[in-house]
Amino acid sequence: MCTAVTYRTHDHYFGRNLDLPSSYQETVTITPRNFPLPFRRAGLRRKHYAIIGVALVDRGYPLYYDATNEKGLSIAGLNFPGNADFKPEAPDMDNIAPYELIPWLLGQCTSLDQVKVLLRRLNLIRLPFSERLPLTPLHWMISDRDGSMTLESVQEGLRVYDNPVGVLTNNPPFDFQMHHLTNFLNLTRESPTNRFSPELHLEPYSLGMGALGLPGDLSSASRFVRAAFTKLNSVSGASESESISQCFHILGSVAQYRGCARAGDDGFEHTLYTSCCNTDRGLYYYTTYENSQITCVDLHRERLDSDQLVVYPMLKGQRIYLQNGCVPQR
Ligand SMILES: C[C@H](CCC(=O)NCCS(=O)(=O)O)[C@H]1CC[C@H]2[C@@H]3[C@H](O)C[C@@H]4C[C@H](O)CC[C@]4(C)[C@H]3C[C@H](O)[C@]12C
Repeated sequence: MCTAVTYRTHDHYFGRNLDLPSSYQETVTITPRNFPLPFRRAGLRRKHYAIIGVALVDRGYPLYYDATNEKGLSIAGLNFPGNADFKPEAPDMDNIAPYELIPWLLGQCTSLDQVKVLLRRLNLIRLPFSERLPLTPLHWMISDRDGSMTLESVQEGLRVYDNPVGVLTNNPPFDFQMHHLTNFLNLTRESPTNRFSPELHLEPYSLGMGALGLPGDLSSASRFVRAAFTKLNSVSGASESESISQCFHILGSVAQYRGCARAGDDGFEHTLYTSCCNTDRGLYYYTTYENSQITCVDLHRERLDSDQLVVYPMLKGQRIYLQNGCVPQR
């Protein structure tokens, strides 16, 4: 399970939870402008925008899970099993493998308008990265500072949706998720008043009762509703610290704790990392399952005209501030 969200205060933020039973050894990866990006059916791109995000680097190629470019355009890939359908190659189309989509769009677009133009010729093809890393079923949220869209390649073809909520989870398809919100249109951040019956004296006994009925389970349909409610009702100051705190809290409302959702024989789904990127300033913040301290990597501190990938291992061990010099026991 996974969730992606956008958040906006003074700056714009794009974040995600990566939920899996175990890691692929992903890293915070910067692809500078002159790193040659080969596309299997669309040639070699020698110059492109610089990109920061989380990727598995395999055979020298950045396999991004989510990323933002130096212009603030962002994309996250989320599981979409049973619905994602990638196609055979087609003439007169841009034939792009799913693992190439993030660098292909972020390398050349600055906004959703530019993405929309490229999507008219896009054909996501059934081409795996390697035998060890086969095709995986994904759909994507793509955002700039003014909006978001959802991209799904399904049996009927490529579906491009405006995403006015700025949230994406997993199954079912996005049009269902949007319609499903209608079931919750009575939820409110305010204290509810009695509409049950004028014949009864009913009063709220607790704050938060306006959101009674907000689904608390871990399914992707429920996480979509919960993340949407939390995000759309979010209040925070506009400073960097207040903004990223709120963005991490929104994602915290749909985080997965190890043990609550079994993933077959692989173990239990849990949030391996949570990220929140300030897309205006290229600051990629993250926490991991065991390290609740926020770590930040700054795109603009790297040599962006270089041709070498820059890779930072994610800091995974818990970091505790020892306020009075205490020594935690093992
Ligand atoms: C599984 C990940 C998404 C997490 C998620 O949505 N979980 C939900 C599970 S469920 O539906 O609710 O069951 C996705 C996001 C990005 C994906 C990775 C990226 O696409 C990059 C490469 C692409 C290669 O083809 C496969 C390995 C891979 C390294 C992918 C492995 C896996 O599919 C990742 C890590």
